[in-house]
Amino acid sequence: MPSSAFTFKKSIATVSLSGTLPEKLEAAAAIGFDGVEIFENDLLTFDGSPADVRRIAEGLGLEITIFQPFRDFEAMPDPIRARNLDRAERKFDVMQELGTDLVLVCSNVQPSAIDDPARAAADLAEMAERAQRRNLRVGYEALAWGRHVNRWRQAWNIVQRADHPALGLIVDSFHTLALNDDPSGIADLPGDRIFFVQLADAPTLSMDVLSWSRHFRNFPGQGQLPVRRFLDAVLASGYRGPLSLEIFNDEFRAAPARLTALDGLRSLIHVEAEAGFGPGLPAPPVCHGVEFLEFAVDAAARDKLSALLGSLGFRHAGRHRSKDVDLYRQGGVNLVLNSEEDSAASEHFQMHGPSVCAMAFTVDDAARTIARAEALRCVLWRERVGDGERKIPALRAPDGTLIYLVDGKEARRSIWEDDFHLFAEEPAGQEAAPQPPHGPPLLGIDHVAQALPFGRMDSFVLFYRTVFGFVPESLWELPDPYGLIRSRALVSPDAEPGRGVRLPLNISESRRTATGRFVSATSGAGVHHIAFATADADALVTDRLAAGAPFLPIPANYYDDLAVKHPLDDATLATLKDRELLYDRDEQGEFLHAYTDSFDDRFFFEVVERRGGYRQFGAVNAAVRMAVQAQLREGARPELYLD
Ligand SMILES: O=C(O)c1ccc(O)c(O)c1
Ligand SMILES: [Mg+2]
Repeated sequence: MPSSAFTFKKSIATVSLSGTLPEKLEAAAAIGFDGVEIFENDLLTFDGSPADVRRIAEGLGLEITIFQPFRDFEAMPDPIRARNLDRAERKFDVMQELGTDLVLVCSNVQPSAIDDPARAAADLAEMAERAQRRNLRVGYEALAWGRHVNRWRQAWNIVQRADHPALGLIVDSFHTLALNDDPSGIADLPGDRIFFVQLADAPTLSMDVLSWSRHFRNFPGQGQLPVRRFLDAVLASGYRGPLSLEIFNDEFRAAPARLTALDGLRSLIHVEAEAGFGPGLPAPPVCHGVEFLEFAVDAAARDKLSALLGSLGFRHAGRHRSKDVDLYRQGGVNLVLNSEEDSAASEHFQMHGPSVCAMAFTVDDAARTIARAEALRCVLWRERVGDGERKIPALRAPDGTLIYLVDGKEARRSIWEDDFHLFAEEPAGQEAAPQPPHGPPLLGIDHVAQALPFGRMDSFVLFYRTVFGFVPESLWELPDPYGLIRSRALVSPDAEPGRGVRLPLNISESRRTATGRFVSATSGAGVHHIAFATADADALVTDRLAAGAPFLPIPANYYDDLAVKHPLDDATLATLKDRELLYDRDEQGEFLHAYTDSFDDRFFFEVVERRGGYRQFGAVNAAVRMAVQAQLREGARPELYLD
């Protein structure tokens, strides 16, 4: 954890947050930002003077780091040039009332702008001269869609040519990285000539850069731009001014300001630590796997769920020493059914019905992980425990789901032995019912898929990426019969079949899709399906179908298509079709899987077999699954439409 004592001032542009200007300031301060960029529109629509804004900010302990933007200033033909200088003087008045000394001038986008760096430099030098008389400064930023200036080096050349101490460069990661421009040369600039640094990430999208910037920016770590490379270059220059988040994003405009602000600060703390500055962060955990999942149930749901688990080969393996909590086990998979009254689980049950209320990851060092989570402003959780019972440290995911951290250094098994009466493998005594065969043992939990409310994907990506060091995979679009689902998986870096943590996250704008219905019907986010890893899907599904496991029937059309899509021999194809197994393959390997119908229309299970180095999730088959589940749910079997 290399870190320098220097901690950057952390700032956020008001355009990044929802609400009125005072609400934005209040949220930024409450979460712990040092400063804000006042975006001009937020001031124009505020029913109070700039001096009022200054007083509100001061009262909240917030510095106004910059006033922005000042547009279309430089290199205009003559009558406009004079008017622009007058305009600058009026905005200097505003800045002095606001109590900020820096204004952001973004490169001119007007068709009438003159393509002449010398004119641009002369105009900016004149503006800087006027600013200096009032102890103000001017920063010049290249917009990626500027008419003549759209790269940082062009802006820097103009700043150099103007050669005025009150004029400096502003760099914004988005504009540089969106054009795929090389930021490395920023390292060679004198750091004190960079007046301000704005950070933004974005998902990779193919669209015009203006629309991309105005609607799809997000916080560093939420997108796919190499913000780290940009920041390393900036910091190598010696720049030590504020790091400021400037995010134009339709979802952020609608989200609660404090949630957005918290994500922003988490992102900046992470970015700063990665760059080797600030107090530093404890290393992310090595996640060995999902040790258990806990379901919130009442007595009726417990009985129904335990029957379903029985059909999947799970046995009742233990009972908690002091609570209404039961352990179900199959091979390496532990599922806990919690029907204890007056507990966090029962609260969860009241809100969401039968559902997963906690996940437990096995990590190399739980205490270090908790310290990292705390430094990243996560909410920690401490459950009351009985005498002699193990206290498992936990934190809350952004939706409130508990994530327990089981320390792999301590004997993992002992969390079960300390807290549970464990039953022998086969119940003793004549009255014991003969156990059904379990089929091949499950290797572990392969992945846990979650449905998230629309607009919350970025928040969860940031959480898992920064706290756990999970790697976000590319975005998938899955067609549900009733709308589109977007899916992005976060995977622990060393995940292998039967090991590691994989968390596909799904969102849907439609309320009628599997994801949309889950979120609206169960009041919020949650675990939507759980996939168990097996080394032999064929044997497992064959065995479990005999025990009545409710695997989904797959349309014959699917297998006709499979036969032409992949080079499968007839015997393999016949096996897949007979067991109704879904199939995918890529250059790395193969994937065989089967889904159950959903439990209470809430969540469902999957069994997956990974062969070779296949790392995906069979997303190509999700549409089939969703269509079959929808048909079962609606009772809309084709027979109804055929006479
Ligand atoms: O989209 C814009 O106009 C705009 C304005 C100011 C900025 O700093 C910026 O990065 C973009
Ligand atoms: Mg900017």
